[in-house]
Amino acid sequence: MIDRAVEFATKAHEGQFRKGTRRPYIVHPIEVKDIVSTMTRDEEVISAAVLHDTIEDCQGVTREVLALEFSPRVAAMVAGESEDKSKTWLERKSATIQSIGSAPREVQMIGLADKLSNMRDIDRDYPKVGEELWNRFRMKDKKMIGWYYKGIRDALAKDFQKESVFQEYCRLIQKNFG
Ligand SMILES: Nc1nc2c(ncn2[C@@H]2O[C@H](COP(=O)(O)OP(=O)(O)O)[C@@H](OP(=O)(O)OP(=O)(O)O)[C@H]2O)c(=O)[nH]1
Repeated sequence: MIDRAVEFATKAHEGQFRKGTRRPYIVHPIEVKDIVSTMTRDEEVISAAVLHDTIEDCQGVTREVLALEFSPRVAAMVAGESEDKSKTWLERKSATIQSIGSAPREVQMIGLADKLSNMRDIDRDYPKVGEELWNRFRMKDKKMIGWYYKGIRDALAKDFQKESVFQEYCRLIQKNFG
C-alpha cells in the first residue's frame, strides 16, 4: 500500500513545486512519510502521510477517491489533514491549532511530521534567503508564521514530549523563531 501511495502522490503532485523554489513538491510528502515511519509501522498511517496534501492541493483527488483507491481509514486521515481553503489564513491556522490537540493520535503524528518537514525547510532556507524568505508565504510576517508553528508545538507538547521528532521540532522553532 505504501508503494502505491508514493506512486499516487507522485502523479498527483506532478508539476507542483515548493513555494518560491524549483524543488518538486513531492519531496515534502516523501519526507513526511519518512518522519512518520519513525513513529509507527502502521502502513495505513504511513500511506496517509505521503498522501496528506493530495485532497487540499491536487485536482480531482477527493476523500471518496482515496477511500476507493486505498481505504476509508486512509481517506479519513488525509481529510483530517486538509484545511478549508475558502477561509482566511488566520481562520485556517487557528482552526488547525485548535483541532490538532484533540485529534486522533495518527492525525497528530502526520501533522507533527508535516510541520517538522516545513521547519527543516525554513532552517535550511533562512540562512540562504534571509528576511526575503517570509515573502514566499501568504502570511508574510515572520512573527505570525512563528505563532503558527509554536501553536502546533504547544498543542502537541503533552502527548509527544518524549518523541525525538517532537524534540527536533522544538529545537528548530527555538533556533529560527526564538
Ligand atoms: N516551510 C516551507 N513551507 C512550504 C514550502 N513550500 C510550500 N510550503 C507550504 O506552505 C504552507 C505555509 O504557507 P502559507 O502561505 O503561510 O499558508 P497556506 O499555503 O496554507 O495559505 C505550509 O503548509 P501548512 O499548512 O503548514 O501545511 P501543509 O499544507 O504542508 O499540510 C507548507 O507546507 C517551502 O518551501 N517551505
